[in-house]
Amino acid sequence: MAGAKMAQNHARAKGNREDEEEDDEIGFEEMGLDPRLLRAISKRKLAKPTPIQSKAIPLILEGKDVVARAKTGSGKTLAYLLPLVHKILGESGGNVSFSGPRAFVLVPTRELCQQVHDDVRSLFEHCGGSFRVVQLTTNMSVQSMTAAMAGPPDVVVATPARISACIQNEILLPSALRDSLSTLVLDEADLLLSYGYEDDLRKLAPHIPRRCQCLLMSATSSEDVEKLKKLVLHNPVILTLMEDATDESIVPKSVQQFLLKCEPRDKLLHALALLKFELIQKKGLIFVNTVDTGFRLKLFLEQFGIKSAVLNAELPQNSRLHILKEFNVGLFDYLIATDDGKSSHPVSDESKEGEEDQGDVPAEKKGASKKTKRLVDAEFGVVRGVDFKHVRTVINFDVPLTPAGYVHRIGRTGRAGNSGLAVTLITPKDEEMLSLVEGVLGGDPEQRTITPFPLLNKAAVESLRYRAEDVARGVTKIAVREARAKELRMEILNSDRLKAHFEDNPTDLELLKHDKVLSKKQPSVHLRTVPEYLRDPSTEAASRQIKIARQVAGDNQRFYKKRKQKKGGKEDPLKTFSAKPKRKRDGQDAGGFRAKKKKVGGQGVPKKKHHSRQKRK
Ligand SMILES: Nc1ncnc2c1ncn2[C@@H]1O[C@H](COP(=O)(O)OP(=O)(O)OP(=O)(O)O)[C@@H](O)[C@H]1O
Repeated sequence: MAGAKMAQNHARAKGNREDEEEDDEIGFEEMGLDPRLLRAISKRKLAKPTPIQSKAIPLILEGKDVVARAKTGSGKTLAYLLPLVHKILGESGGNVSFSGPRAFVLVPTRELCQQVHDDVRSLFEHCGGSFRVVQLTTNMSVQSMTAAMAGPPDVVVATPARISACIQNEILLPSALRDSLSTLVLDEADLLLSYGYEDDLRKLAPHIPRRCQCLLMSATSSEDVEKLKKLVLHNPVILTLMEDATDESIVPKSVQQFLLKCEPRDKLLHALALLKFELIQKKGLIFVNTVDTGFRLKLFLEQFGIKSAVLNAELPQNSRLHILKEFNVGLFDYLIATDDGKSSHPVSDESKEGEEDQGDVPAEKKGASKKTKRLVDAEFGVVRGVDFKHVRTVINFDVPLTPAGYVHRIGRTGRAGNSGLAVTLITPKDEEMLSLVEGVLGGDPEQRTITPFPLLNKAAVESLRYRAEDVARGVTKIAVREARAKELRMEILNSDRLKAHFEDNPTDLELLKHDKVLSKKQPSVHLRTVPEYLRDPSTEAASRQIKIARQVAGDNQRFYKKRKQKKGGKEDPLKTFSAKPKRKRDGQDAGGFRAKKKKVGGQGVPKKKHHSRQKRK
């Protein structure tokens, strides 16, 4: 059971506690969690709780309503899932039967729905017993929803629209909710209203029993969060978790943020330079604001032998999930993504009714959604909450449309304390948004949070200009339109195949490759490599550092992890080296990189080592 530390933690459970000072750390074992869950935690090799988990889990176990705000990638999902599963395990002894689900987890997007569903299911699997977790998404007909809710399941992960559809279609009876529902989680709460779920949540609110524990998780605070708090929570404990007492930034400190200024016509050129000279670490997630830009970038890059996949709201759901899985296991290095169904394509509400299985949707609605169906899925969203694995770099090819969008985009890297890097391409018209973003990031007002990217200089960019402009001219609007239509046709054909295949082979990801070449014109061999005479020495040197850092991070991951733990610091060549045009000194690298500090970073190598390796080359 809980020890003294847990008692301390419980004692602190009273009242609001915004920006609290650093507490004693509390381990998973001291929280009073079910032993089966402790086994599941140890199987996942989670050594200790993250700060939000340390704070939130004991409070949730006490039965409190909790509003938790913590940075992206800080482990909020397990902060609510562990106590949720604990509670269900505890309620399940003897002959107790339930007429309705015991917990709802409401999320804004399908992608997140799938992720949370998989997470909670795997926790139950580790615990043994026969617990049922279902997900309800927009592509389900009334029949499929009825089948899913029969039983009833123990946990339902869904978008609010689906729950309200279940109530409306009497698949979920208010009496069953009153009797059974004991936990309601609103995950990514700052987004639920902006995704248009306010009505659905208002319809659900009167059916939530008074004794039901309500939890609200979010990465940013907003008026919407306040609204939701009032709608469903009772006298909640408010947790706002920053990394330390002086931390006012809303982005994890482990994410270094850079900008690259360029003219709009040079964005492709700059993206090419970053990737071709390997100045950033893989895997990379590249955000664009429209699907067309995504395909344009893909077609452009593939001419230089740089493969990528495009993830967007118009692809069928199975394809999207497959792309995410492939990217997560590392089958390709670059994923180009649009933000979400809403921001990249304004769509009507009808499109929420789904795109695939519309068995029970009335005919007129089918017609209405058919119009938008080919366009987008409004519940698509990979920026918010989706846990991309091992993304080292986020590139904002287009500046996001809102400051919150920026926070969520770059939050796809630097997760769970890992280091990450974000580079945003800034054109003159983006300066205003950049200031807005800087304004919400917090941190020291005297210092810019987003600084110029130090590793790419003008000479290196210019060395690629001729080739880049030549190729860009070939990526016409027609070529983009054709590639987009071709991809969509293929993915629609593949969608059913994928569904059937995954049911039989859940772990097989090699079936379809999503980073295949889409251009009609096959990439020229001579564009794959940058010839010696075009290479800029300082960029070459920077590129070598990044490669060495990658090798070191890959080869000696365990060593560096331990070392990082010991030092409590992050290691990164970008901290170590300045890419300012060099003054060549004897024995110094041609790139002239100077060490800023003696200590170097997580992905990097000590300066001395780095020089000796370079000399050997
Ligand atoms: N105690 C822990 N130790 C190490 N890793 C953890 C721990 N808890 C969670 N993680 C990992 O951290 C990553 C991020 O967790 P999670 O997705 O819950 O973050 P989040 O706070 O919900 O982020 P976002 O706001 O972007 O949704 C996941 O890969 C998760 O497995």
